[in-house]
Amino acid sequence: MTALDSNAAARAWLATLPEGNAVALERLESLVALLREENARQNLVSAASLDAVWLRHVADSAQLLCHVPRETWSPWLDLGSGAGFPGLVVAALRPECEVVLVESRSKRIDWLQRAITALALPCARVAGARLELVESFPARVISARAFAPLDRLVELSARFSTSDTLWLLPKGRSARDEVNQLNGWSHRFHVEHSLTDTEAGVIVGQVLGKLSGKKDRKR
Ligand SMILES: C[S@@+](CC[C@H](N)C(=O)[O-])C[C@H]1O[C@@H](n2cnc3c(N)ncnc32)[C@H](O)[C@@H]1O
Repeated sequence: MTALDSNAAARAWLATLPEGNAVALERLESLVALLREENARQNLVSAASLDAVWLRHVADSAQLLCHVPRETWSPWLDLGSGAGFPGLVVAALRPECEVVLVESRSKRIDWLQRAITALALPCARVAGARLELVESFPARVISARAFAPLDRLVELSARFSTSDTLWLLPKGRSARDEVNQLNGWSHRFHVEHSLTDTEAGVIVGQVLGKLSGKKDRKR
């Protein structure tokens, strides 16, 4: 599929998703309205990206669902959720999915909690702490957008991952380089094209374990 290029195209595409029923789309409308209000109080997303919110944030988040088999998405761990991308969009489209949003800044924790309540997302929760302090659990999916470089991300989050955990990492233009430069880990990462930016990639795959010894590190 070619990249989406406008809010209108993004909205039309969202309605084609298996999850894109009227109720879910209504939840996304509410999320966008709440975000616009909250962005006047705190700088959650840039003003320019808010103009293209359906493309740059909602569809950019929702595209991750295309890589996840339906039966294997819960619990979903979203790292550095910030404004709620992609975690709140996943929870809005799949409200039965247990989504854990990790965020350390208090105003953002407060925003995420209020959004979960307002959207009535029964299975979403905020882990309001630095990721380093969040208790480990085996996640089925780990997502992170604009959180950390891949090597740091894997180092910080591997304790939540099993060989079945699917990592979904929207990474912009650096996706391929970040995968090629990831040393010290056995992994099955590959890069998918982003639906919202022809130049961007989404890193998809599994972390199989940490390699030990210098020899193993030269992959
Ligand atoms: C650049 S923002 C990205 C937010 C969101 N994922 C997005 O794409 O719009 C990164 C977020 O990660 C949070 N963060 C940074 N380091 C963290 C840590 N160690 N633990 C939890 N959250 C962290 C920041 O407070 C910030 O909200």
